[in-house]
Amino acid sequence: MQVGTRTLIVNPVSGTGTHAEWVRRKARAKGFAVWETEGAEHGVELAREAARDGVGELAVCGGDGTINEVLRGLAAEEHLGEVTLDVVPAGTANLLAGTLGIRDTRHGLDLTDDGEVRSVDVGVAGGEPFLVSCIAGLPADASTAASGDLKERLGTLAFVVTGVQEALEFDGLHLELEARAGAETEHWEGDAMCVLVGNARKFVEEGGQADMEDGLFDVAVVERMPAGNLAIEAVTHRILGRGTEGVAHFRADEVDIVSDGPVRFSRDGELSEHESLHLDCRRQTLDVRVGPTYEPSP
Ligand SMILES: Nc1ncnc2c1ncn2[C@@H]1O[C@H](COP(=O)(O)OP(=O)(O)OP(=O)(O)O)[C@@H](O)[C@H]1O
Repeated sequence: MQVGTRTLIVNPVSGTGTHAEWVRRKARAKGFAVWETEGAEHGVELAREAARDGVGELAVCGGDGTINEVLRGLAAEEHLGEVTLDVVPAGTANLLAGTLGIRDTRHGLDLTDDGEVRSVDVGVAGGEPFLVSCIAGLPADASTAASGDLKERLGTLAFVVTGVQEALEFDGLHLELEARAGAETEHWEGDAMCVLVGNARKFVEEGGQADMEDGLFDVAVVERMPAGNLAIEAVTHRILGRGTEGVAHFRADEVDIVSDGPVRFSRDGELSEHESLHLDCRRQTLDVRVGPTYEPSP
């Protein structure tokens, strides 16, 4: 590998913010050019620059937010299919790294030399890419409010904790949803407490890791329910069973969501508002290095 084609983008303040110096040193020793983010959205700019330079291997050291910035930068330069992405986790929750079987910062750096390369699906929502999930409703709002400590213990679904009380106060979203898988189309319309579109995560059955190579999203819509309904309890404890009343579940390669007012979505933690949103799952679009415990079909 030529020096110069390997670049590492490091967020020095993600997670506990104690990794930067060590990572810089180790990565340089492995032949990486090391670039540091200086603030919000800088990861997008750095990734665009790396793409314009024709980067072949791009490592990202930070949390899911930093990875999402880099993903957006690569997508903006149409470079997603031209690069191998190395995830070097140094965030709070590190959801993507968990799915890819990458344990920690050191493990991520070690894998840059010999980790298996897999092609994974990239979700696109309103033209912007995501790898983990795109969610709206109660969890999207609450997960941004959850403390770092909660995120660490519970992952994205930190909304879990803010839980029942917030669910009771939440007015719900009036939604029309269309989920397509090949020639099949399913419709859902009603008042939802939340809509969860997972690429690397699934929200029903046991929850947890989803198949990231099947070209399909795992979609769950939780109906707005009267106060005290047990299903609120269920969703707040992320134990959505397949048969849970009030939960619609789809697998889809395309999803359209229309609402009668602006709805706030969280794409891998990145917030944006839409009255209508088109999502599609681009099958096996991005090459990433994975750890030995990665399971393609969990
Ligand atoms: N030099 C910097 N100074 C301040 N903020 C920065 C700097 N570089 C990047 N950021 C911001 O740091 C924030 C946190 O990044 P990130 O999401 O990667 O980590 P995290 O929140 O600790 O982890 P996770 O998303 O896995 O829970 C991002 O919003 C990013 O824009």
